Amino acid sequence: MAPQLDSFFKQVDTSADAFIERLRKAVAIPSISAEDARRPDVVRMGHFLADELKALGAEVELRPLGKEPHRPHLDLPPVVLGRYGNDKNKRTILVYGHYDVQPAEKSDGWATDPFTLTVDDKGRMFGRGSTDDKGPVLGWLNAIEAHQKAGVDFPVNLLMCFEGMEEYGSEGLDDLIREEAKKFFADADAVCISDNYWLGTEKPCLTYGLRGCNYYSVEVSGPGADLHSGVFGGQAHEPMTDLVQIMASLVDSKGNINIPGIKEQVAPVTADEEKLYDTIAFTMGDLHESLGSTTTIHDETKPTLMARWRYPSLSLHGIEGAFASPGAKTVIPAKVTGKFSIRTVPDMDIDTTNAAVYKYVEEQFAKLGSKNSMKVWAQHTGKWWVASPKHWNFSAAAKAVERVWGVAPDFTREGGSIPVTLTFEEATGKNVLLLPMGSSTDGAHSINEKLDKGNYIEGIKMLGAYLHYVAEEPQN
Ligand SMILES: C[C@H](N)C(=O)N[C@@H](Cc1c[nH]cn1)C(=O)O
Ligand SMILES: [Zn+2]
Ligand SMILES: [Zn+2]
Repeated sequence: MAPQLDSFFKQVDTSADAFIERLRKAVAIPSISAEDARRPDVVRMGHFLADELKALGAEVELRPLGKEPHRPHLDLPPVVLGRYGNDKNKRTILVYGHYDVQPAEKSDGWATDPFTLTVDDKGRMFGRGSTDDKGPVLGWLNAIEAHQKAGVDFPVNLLMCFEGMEEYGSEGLDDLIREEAKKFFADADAVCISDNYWLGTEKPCLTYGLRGCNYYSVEVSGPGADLHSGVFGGQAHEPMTDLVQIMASLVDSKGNINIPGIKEQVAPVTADEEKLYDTIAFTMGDLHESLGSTTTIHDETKPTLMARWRYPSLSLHGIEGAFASPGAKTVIPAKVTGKFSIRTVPDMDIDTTNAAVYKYVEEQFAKLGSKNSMKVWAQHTGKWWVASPKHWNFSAAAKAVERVWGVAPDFTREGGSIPVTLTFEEATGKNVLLLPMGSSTDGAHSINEKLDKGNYIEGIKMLGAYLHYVAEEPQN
């Protein structure tokens, strides 16, 4: 094992520039799943990945998913299904990642063009999707290539499932996973997802839990068109006025959710569970660094981590149709749609949560006595996931982390959501591991998203080493 891994590691270092170039090409494709006009770019990104995989000798299929629900004028981007190796004497690992990205405009406040990978003198590689999730997805391809170039036998069979709609709720993928569980994914012995981040900047972690996400829209409309506020102000019920009152009623400034029936669903914290939080390497300084400020609700790490992993949160995201440009336009918007989401935790139920939200929003609107119309609906929902880290899949990953980073990883949960994690677990019946590459300061979903060169290159080594340890681990 040791000499083989050493040759592989050496090759990763030798190929580092080529691997960064591969990431540069991927970042240059603005594969934003949430924007209709970018859909061809999302598809182009799927083809880019498929071509790269084929060039490495993988069997690849671009699986169409049909039309997008609620936006039937759009085809869903294809899922890239790949297989590398088909040796019955080897274990098979199914890896999942996503090739779509969050929206990004230079005018949002980026220091550099979001779709031009820009490496600074500290080795920070800025670009949309660098850490979420193009860097980690390419990590698997790079690991294959480094094995080939180093002449090291690939230790497992690799099944790959890369989707283009994760940032928009993984539309269409659940059905495909269930359909393929006993077909394309049938050989999988375990699943690995690299699509989250370390808690800080120094210590790697292995993740065994995620929050779910229910994403809502509230639309308030009244006037037939946008109006002049001087001519119509004080005479018409204004949709924005109604909407901001509804939105403000959802959550307070301390993060408390005001909707009855939400916190009542949360499983009580056990004494054993409480102790887990005491040993995690995490400081308020880590949080301040990744937050870019000290504006935290809690002053201590334990309630902070619990707020991230263990309790639901409600975030207000934006208002479609509102005046949002610089300047001072005296407009009364005719129709505005507020967007908010609730991150859900055990034992919250999607339907119960939706019913509680709809009831509360309708009551708040009724209280306003407005003649406007209001609609509230869930755009997408996804359940929370908590798994057991006591499995050879996690042991192999822990060894890989120790080998590459020289430190044992923390076992953590995560506040974000990867909707299909639970689907993979349920449909395949196999253990799912989250093995992050990036760190807490990467700014996923934010401006100036980056992946540190060190995390990328050592991360490729970690993914490859994980596959070697997988091959050696005894059955549980
Ligand atoms: C953790 C992962 N990299 C991620 O960013 N997931 C998104 C997925 C999402 C989008 N809508 C609902 N879930 C997230 O957590 O926001
Ligand atoms: Zn992601
Ligand atoms: Zn994301």
